[in-house]
This record gives sequence, C-alpha cells and structure tokens, in this order.
Amino acid sequence: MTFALNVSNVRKTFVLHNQNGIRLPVLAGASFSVGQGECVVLHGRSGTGKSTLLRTLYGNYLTDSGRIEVQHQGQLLDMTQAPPRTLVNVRRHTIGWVSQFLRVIPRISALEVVMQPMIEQGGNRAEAKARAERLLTRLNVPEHLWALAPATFSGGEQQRVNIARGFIADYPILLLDEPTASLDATNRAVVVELIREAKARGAAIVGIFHDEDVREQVADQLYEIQPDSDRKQTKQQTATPQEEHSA
Ligand SMILES: Nc1ncnc2c1ncn2[C@@H]1O[C@H](COP(=O)(O)OP(=O)(O)OP(=O)(O)O)[C@@H](O)[C@H]1O
Repeated sequence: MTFALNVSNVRKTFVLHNQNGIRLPVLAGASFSVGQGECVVLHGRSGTGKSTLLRTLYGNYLTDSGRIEVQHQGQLLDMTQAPPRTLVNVRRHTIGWVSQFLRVIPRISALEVVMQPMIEQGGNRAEAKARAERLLTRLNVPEHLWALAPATFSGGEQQRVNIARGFIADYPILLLDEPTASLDATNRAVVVELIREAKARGAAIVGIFHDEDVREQVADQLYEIQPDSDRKQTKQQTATPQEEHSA
C-alpha cells in the first residue's frame, strides 16, 4: 500500500526557555506509516506525547530530527523541512485538523465557520453551504443556531461545529485530537460514521481517542508511544532558541 503519511524516527524535545532552559525529551524516535483509507490511533499513558506527536505532524512544532513525509499535491514533502508558506498550503489542501476545541472567530456564523475550509480550497459557495447544512444536521446542531457565532455555544455544540468544519473538505489526511471528548453517545456514533466514510473515500487518519469504544470502531492500527525510560528533565547545555510554528 502506498503511504499517505510516513513518520520516521521523529524526536522532539521541549526546551523551557523561561524555566532555566530545562529540556524535556518527549518523542524518542516515533516511526509509523499510514496508508490511504487507514486509521492509526495513537496510544499510550497520559503524558507520553500523543498530542505532541499529532501537533508535530501538523507542523506546529519543530522536530529535533526525523522525517514526516506526506503526499502533497502529487509530490512527496517532508513536513519537518517545509517553509511556513508551504505549511499553509498543506493545511489548506492536504491535512485537516480536528481538535476538541473550536477556535471561535467573533461575528462569524456557525454555518460560515463550517463552510470556510471548502471555500478556501476554491469550492463552490452553494455546494459548501449545502454540505455544511448536511453535516450540522447529521451532528444534531439545531438549525436555529446556524446563523449565530459559536462563541456562546455549549462545549459539545462547539465541538460538533468543529467536527463539521474538519470533515467538510475531503482532505487526503486527517488528524483528529480527541474529537469525541465532550459528545454524547448519539453524536459519538455520528463521528464514527464520518470517520468510516472518510476512510472509505481513501483518507489517511491519525487520531487520539480516549473512548475505547470509538477507538475499537475506527482503528486499523494502534501506535503505542513508548514511555521514554530515559525521560528526565535535563538542563540545557547551550541555549538554542526554539522556533515554533503556530497552528
Ligand atoms: N508546549 C509544551 N511545552 C513544554 N512541554 C510540553 C508542551 N506540550 C507538552 N509538553 C510536555 O510533553 C509531555 C507530553 O505531553 P502530551 O500532551 O503530548 O501528552 P499526551 O500523551 O497527549 O497526554 P494526555 O493523554 O494526558 O493528553 C508532557 O510531559 C507535557 O508536559
């Protein structure tokens, strides 16, 4: 199977510049591959680095070493070397991100928030609106809320708007950071369906799911992040400024 995403030997150490340059090694050589239509679930105890790895795949964090190869617009691209402008393009067209929290934009309606990724890909407005409405309906977001900005929505409503936004565009790769965290059983089942549909159209998915039921229903592979037995806080030898790309 050709991979959509290939992670090899990724190491990541956080350097806490405002705390005496303490170094916190988190990822000690993460390696796995995700094929089209496959879902890899990141697994491991709390604090082992699941979120860090997922964010690193999205280009939020610089790595110490290793490669993160993605198939992007017919070419193989190493995310660890991609300049910011390329990252923006990858995030627009190739890698979608669904976290448990919606980044609320003041005065923009829920419907527009959901439509945005498809419009940014150059999609047709009417089609984006129809798709957004279908997704919001499936995710049980009441219609009277669609025209409102989601700032005042409940946590679960915001999360469902965020999920609709993440699934509206057919990204080849999807990164899911606990997308079912504050959902009830009915809406969790809808998210499982959306993930299965995305896999069926060939999306490669990497996710974190604390809910065991959801994990079992969507995972093709579990990637266990080994606790770094040598992990310890070590003082930085030389102060190298660490640049991070924001999401
Ligand atoms: N931005 C950061 N700066 C410094 N340290 C960080 C940062 N983000 C995470 N860490 C540290 O990295 C380690 C891994 O955190 P991470 O959130 O990736 O774990 P996790 O496996 O996702 O945990 P959980 O299951 O509890 O969400 C933790 O010890 C955390 O304190």
